[in-house]
Amino acid sequence: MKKSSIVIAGGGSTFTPGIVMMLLDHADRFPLRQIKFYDNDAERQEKIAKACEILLKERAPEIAFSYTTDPKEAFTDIDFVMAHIRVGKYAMREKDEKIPMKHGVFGQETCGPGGIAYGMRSIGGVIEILDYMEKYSPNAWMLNYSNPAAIVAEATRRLRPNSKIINICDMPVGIEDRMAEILGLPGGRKDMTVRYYGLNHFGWWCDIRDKDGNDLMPRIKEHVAKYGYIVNPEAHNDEASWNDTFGKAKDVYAVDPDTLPNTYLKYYLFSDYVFNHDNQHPDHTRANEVMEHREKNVFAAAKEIVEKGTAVDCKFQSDDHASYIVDLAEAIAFNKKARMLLIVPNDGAISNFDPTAMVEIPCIVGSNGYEKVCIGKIPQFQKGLMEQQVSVEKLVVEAWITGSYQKLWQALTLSKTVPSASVAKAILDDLIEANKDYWPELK
Ligand SMILES: NC(=O)c1ccc[n+]([C@@H]2O[C@H](COP(=O)([O-])OP(=O)(O)OC[C@H]3O[C@@H](n4cnc5c(N)ncnc54)[C@H](O)[C@@H]3O)[C@@H](O)[C@H]2O)c1
Ligand SMILES: O=P(O)(O)OC[C@H]1O[C@H](O[C@H]2[C@H](O)[C@@H](O)[C@@H](O)O[C@@H]2CO)[C@H](O)[C@@H](O)[C@@H]1O
Ligand SMILES: [Mn+2]
Repeated sequence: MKKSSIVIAGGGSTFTPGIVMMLLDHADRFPLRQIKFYDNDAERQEKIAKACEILLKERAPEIAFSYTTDPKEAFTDIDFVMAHIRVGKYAMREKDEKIPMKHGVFGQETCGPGGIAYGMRSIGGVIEILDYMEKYSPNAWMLNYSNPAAIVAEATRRLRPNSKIINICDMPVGIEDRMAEILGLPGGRKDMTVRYYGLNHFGWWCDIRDKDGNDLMPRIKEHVAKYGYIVNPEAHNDEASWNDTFGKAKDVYAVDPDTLPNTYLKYYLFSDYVFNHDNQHPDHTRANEVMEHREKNVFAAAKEIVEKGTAVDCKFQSDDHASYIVDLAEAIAFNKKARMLLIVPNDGAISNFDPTAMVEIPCIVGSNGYEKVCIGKIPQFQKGLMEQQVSVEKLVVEAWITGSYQKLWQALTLSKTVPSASVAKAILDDLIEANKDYWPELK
């Protein structure tokens, strides 16, 4: 069986150890000959890499492992780039989430003004990595899940339209895992065939069937109408903010009971609720929660492995949730014709929506890339929401490409999450100051 060579771009990511362990768990279907890490922060990456080096020596000594900040070293002899960078890291995510709140607008990682600020930082970083891949391993594929995926996807469509890059997201995967658990499907979400449409972090399921073609939507809707995507209402086994999000899907669903919503729609349909409720304390947002938990725990686990000199009984946890990344890489490597949600150019798949939009829809994936499942016409409600949101995303990319203050002000003004052009301008001026080391200069 062919063995692949991958580089994880963003080797210092809190997700890297979980993904490495998940890759080892799936080595039977996606065998590896080489894993490399690449990051532009040597110190951060080395903390994770030293621990993963020990883990790989113990559990998969046949896999060549290295880590570097040198692009030529990182991107040479590669079949896949798995990219999960966070330009500005959590310090900037915290600003993305806190600055809008000073102006009465919620702060969020990928939605609203926070997502726009994040997008203006991410575009350059992702394009740079894509160019490294094409320079040193021109036949490789880039599987990108660096956020905000919607803006990054639009930027790669505009700037690198012919590149071998596929943009992906794990939110639908996480929600489908919950749907399958609600239904008690023995094979989990892979027992479901879904029809889904939207933008990244802005979509709806419109049809879900089991392998025999039975409609599963009624049973899922019955649960969601009462509990949202909380599987077991008695057990609160999620972090507080995630529990809120999965529970709020109940109210998001009520707005259109013909479909089932992506949880991120709460930020657009209930932005007042979010501002007044969702861990939206001006001094403590989701970024702080993650720094206090995931980031702290992952780096503590890495430190412990290095100090002990072994990964036996370590606290790294395999992120099987991320196995959708292996599904994608395996489908390309072995021409599996697997069906999965990808963020791709619409080109008529949604027949009554902008053909140049980057839409999140089911695709069939094989060694030649992806083929889109035809969705056809979408309802007026979703069409209207998506036209506004995709225009925001397009204006952000236009602002980045042209260095236009005006276009970015328009993007913020157009966002459903911002009440007026004056609030948009106040937020923009604060974000420009906070991002002066990351954004292109705006005129
Ligand atoms: N698509 C999805 O559904 C999904 C799911 C989870 C996480 N993510 C994304 O994965 C990314 C990583 O998340 P995290 O919380 O682990 O972040 P993190 O800050 O822990 O790690 C990100 C790493 O990227 C590195 N980096 C930043 N800019 C870089 C550049 N220009 N070149 C190379 N490396 C660079 C940082 O130094 C850091 O080590 C984020 O973008 C996050 O939003 C996406
Ligand atoms: O606030 P964070 O950093 O914990 O999560 C933000 C990311 O949320 C989604 O990914 C989730 C996934 O959907 C959920 O089920 C769980 O497995 O954790 C993942 C990462 O936390 C979303 O898809 C990403 O784009 C966000 O970055
Ligand atoms: Mn996502």
